[in-house]
Amino acid sequence: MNKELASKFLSSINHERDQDIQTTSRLLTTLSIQQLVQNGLAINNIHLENIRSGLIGKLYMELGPNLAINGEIQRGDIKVGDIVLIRPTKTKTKNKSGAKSGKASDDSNGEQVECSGVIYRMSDTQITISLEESQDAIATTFYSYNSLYILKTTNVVTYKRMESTMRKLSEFNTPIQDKIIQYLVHERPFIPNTSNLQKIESFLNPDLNDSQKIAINFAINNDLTIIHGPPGTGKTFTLIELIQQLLIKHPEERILICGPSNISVDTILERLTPLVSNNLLLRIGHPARLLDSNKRHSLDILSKKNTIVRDISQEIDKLIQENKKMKSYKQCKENWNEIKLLRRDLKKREFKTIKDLIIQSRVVVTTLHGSSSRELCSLYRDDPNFKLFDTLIIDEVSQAMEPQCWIPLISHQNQFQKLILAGDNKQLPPTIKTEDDQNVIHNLETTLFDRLIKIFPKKEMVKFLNVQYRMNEKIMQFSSHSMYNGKLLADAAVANRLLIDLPTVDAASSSDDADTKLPLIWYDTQGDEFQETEDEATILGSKYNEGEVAIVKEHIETLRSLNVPQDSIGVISPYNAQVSHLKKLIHDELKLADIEISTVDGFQGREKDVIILSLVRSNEKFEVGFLKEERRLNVAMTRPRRQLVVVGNIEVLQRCGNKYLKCWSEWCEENADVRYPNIDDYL
Ligand SMILES: Nc1ncnc2c1ncn2[C@@H]1O[C@H](COP(=O)(O)OP(=O)(O)OP(=O)(O)O)[C@@H](O)[C@H]1O
Repeated sequence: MNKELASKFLSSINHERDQDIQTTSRLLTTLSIQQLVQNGLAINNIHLENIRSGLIGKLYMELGPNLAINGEIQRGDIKVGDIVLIRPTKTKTKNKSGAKSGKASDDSNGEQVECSGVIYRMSDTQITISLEESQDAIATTFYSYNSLYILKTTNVVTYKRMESTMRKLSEFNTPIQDKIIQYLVHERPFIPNTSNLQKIESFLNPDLNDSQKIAINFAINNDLTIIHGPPGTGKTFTLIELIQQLLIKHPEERILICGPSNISVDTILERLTPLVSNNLLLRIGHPARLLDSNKRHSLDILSKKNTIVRDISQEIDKLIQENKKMKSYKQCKENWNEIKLLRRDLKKREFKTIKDLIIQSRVVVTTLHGSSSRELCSLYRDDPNFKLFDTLIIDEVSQAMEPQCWIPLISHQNQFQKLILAGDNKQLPPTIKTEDDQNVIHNLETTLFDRLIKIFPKKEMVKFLNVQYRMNEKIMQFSSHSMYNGKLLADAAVANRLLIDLPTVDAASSSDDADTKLPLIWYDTQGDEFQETEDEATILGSKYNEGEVAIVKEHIETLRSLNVPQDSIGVISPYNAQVSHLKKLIHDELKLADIEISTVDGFQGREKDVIILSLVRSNEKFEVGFLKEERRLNVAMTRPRRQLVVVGNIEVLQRCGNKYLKCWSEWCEENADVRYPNIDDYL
């Protein structure tokens, strides 16, 4: 089974990687720098301010805006953690033939001059990029260019890591030794443990509900657990208690916590920090990608506490600064040789420091990709049987492609006695770039959670959290009924909460406060006045709906007149173009900058008192595009605590042929306050 599984994923990953590279290179070759900037894929008009040394042979390149052109850096969609190319913008250089090269700056034999690195830190005035030290020679030449630009590119490293993991999986010979892997390749039946159970008598958190306690007790007593946490049911809340109980039960216990994204694991680490002795916590991963509050747990910061390591780093920085001023090639060469010797010494000392920090820790937190990092796996190089971990916890498992989940299992094979998965397979699936091969899409969208409940249909390892602490009951009902077999309950503290209960919403002050007493409102835009529009400006042909933008604006103004705070309001649309139009009106024109506006993905795991959901699709063909993705809509409609406002064409949803959308719109006609806006009142 392992061989079939591995080959299925290898072919799918290769296809996905090729799609990703093709899409990115098509954009980078067909669009001008200005168009790439417009679409958030590039940052232009910047220059090199400084280069300094970082952790384990990293260099940090600091870039600032060309003040002659603009005072601030236009960040676009580029964010911390992205892989980018740094290139000089157009400059008149002489190539070999002596002709002026009109292209972006080339080196003497016409090659594009560029470096690649990871965005380490970003602000409106400075970008710090982490480079491999091998790029220092090229990086220092950028001082001589007065303008640079950066391009967002594909992160091929993640594909390589999944591929090598799948290759190792295919090389396993049966019978497989690792009992957790035996479950995953269906070579071991799952039998819940019923003998000499360790029942937890006293929970540390007095607020845990029965379903959370059952999940924790089961995970303590079994080697495979899936904690199924629908929106707001306390998945993270439950994991925090479980981790503490594991550390109490077995003082020598060592836990590896992984997730598909840095934010998924940083959330857990943040909530663990006040509860677990901090010298037991270690965050592995690119310092660039960590929440500031977690940087103190990171190797980068902890290893710098070693004074010798810090002194050597400072010596290297001083030599790099001196190198900039040197004129003679001989001096430069001697200077770089001294830097190389110091770096070799630095690396040796850093690895020793890092090894000590890893061995001292009890809870190591990293992304799924980060779990195969050089720092962690170097401990097996000296001793293949080194006992590093006992338990693996994978959070947000339904947002990860299954090959990603295999990375810690293969990198640390024969280590884990226990595997705990936490997630919700009814929320957003992993993002797949492939569009032309349904088999590949199916293989990569089927998560480890989905596959395990298929190979173990009794689902005895699945523990369902059934009480949610976020939504007014009315808001929760359709999601519970359509996605969770009606099993969700609203905790008494939230079941009836409304906007009018917010301290700032002073009911007395407004004559018509109906809008703050309603949990569910639908503006039905049926008829042909509120038509959608194709957006040519964005490359991937997104869509927007100006009539809906106007309705969103008017509802926001009503809420604001009733003293609903800006930061209590969130606006979601599945379409990027609609998000851009909404931001332009609400942020730029109305100056309501504290109202969060984003796509569904941007709100994953988040919540607001009121969410306004703009569906956009309104056309004669009743086409709904990717609104059909019910897990995406399930996330969108379960973000609000007190009020859900939907702006959309009910007729399109009822006639598009999609059962879920038809059910939802019919249910809302029965249960929501439905309004029929007149276009003349808005445009
Ligand atoms: N047993 C409980 N008693 C009181 N509040 C709880 C309980 N469990 C969870 N909560 C609260 O519910 C909210 C959601 O909890 P948490 O963030 O752990 O859920 P989640 O499943 O990770 O959320 P999502 O899946 O929507 O991202 C938090 O404010 C948390 O404090």
